[in-house]
Amino acid sequence: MSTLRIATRKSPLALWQSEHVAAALRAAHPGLEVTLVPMSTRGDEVLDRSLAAIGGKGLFLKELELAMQRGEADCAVHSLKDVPMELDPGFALPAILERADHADAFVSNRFDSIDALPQGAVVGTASLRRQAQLRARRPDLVLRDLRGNVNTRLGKLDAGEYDAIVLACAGLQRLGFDARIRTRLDAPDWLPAPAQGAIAIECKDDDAHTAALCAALDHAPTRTRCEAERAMNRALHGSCHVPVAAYARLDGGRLHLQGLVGSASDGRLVRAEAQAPAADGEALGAEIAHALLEQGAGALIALEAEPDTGPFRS
Ligand SMILES: NCc1[nH]cc(CCC(=O)O)c1CC(=O)O
Repeated sequence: MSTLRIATRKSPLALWQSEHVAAALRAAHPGLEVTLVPMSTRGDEVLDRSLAAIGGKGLFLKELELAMQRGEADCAVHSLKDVPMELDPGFALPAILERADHADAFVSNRFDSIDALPQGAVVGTASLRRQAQLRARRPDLVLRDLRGNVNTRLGKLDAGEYDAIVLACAGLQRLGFDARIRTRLDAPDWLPAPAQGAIAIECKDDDAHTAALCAALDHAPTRTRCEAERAMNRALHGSCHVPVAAYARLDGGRLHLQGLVGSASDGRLVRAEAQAPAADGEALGAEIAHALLEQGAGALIALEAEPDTGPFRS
């Protein structure tokens, strides 16, 4: 009987996602033994400096990739939105699981929605994408940094440090915090991070055995949507240091893609949307990126892309 070892981060959300993948793999392949290899990553350990300062989003992946290279794990489970647009050479994503809720959540103990917040209310989020959309809607809000895992962030809200915070619905739902979602912030007005809500499995690109086992969990419509969203982000030069949001949906055989680029500092937003046959998602992503650049997205990206501008996670 063969065993598949999954490298995972140790945060409660990462462990939930890895257990979810392990259960799905066991169900797809009766007799397959699946174990977790929990690991600490630099992105989890260094909480006092911005992620940009310590090396960026890829930090959460690197340690898991090294474990695969050392032969200590066969695959790794990630939130696809945290996976860089260009994978490290030698790695592949054999499965993207069916997407959960893609939307963001407005969470507050006192207010029902962004519009219900009083003048000058303090809102916590470390994501430039969320900050830009908040700023565009409510220039009066005071936006404060908020890092740490989902449980930590809720704890800081409850301690009174913020009037409200914005998180991903998927993370809250997975950890059993659905009841804390006061409003879903959703398309067409509010857009999520590219691939938000989707879980991906990564393995070495020469490991055909692991890839074949994982491929049983791949969800083609989710892959189509997320690849278009990621193609848009990649065409905007792939950086996660800028407030970029994208949302694709399938309608029959058509793929509809909306994208936006904003400024967390002054609330300017540019938006674009278009549709194409589902098979042309990459080209559609590039087309939306081009339309955003024509409206001045380049200047917004440059504005936010100062060295060490602080946190940028979404
Ligand atoms: N940035 C961290 C992160 N990465 C993935 C999720 C949520 C789960 C998902 O998008 O699949 C979260 C938490 C959040 O943004 O609130």
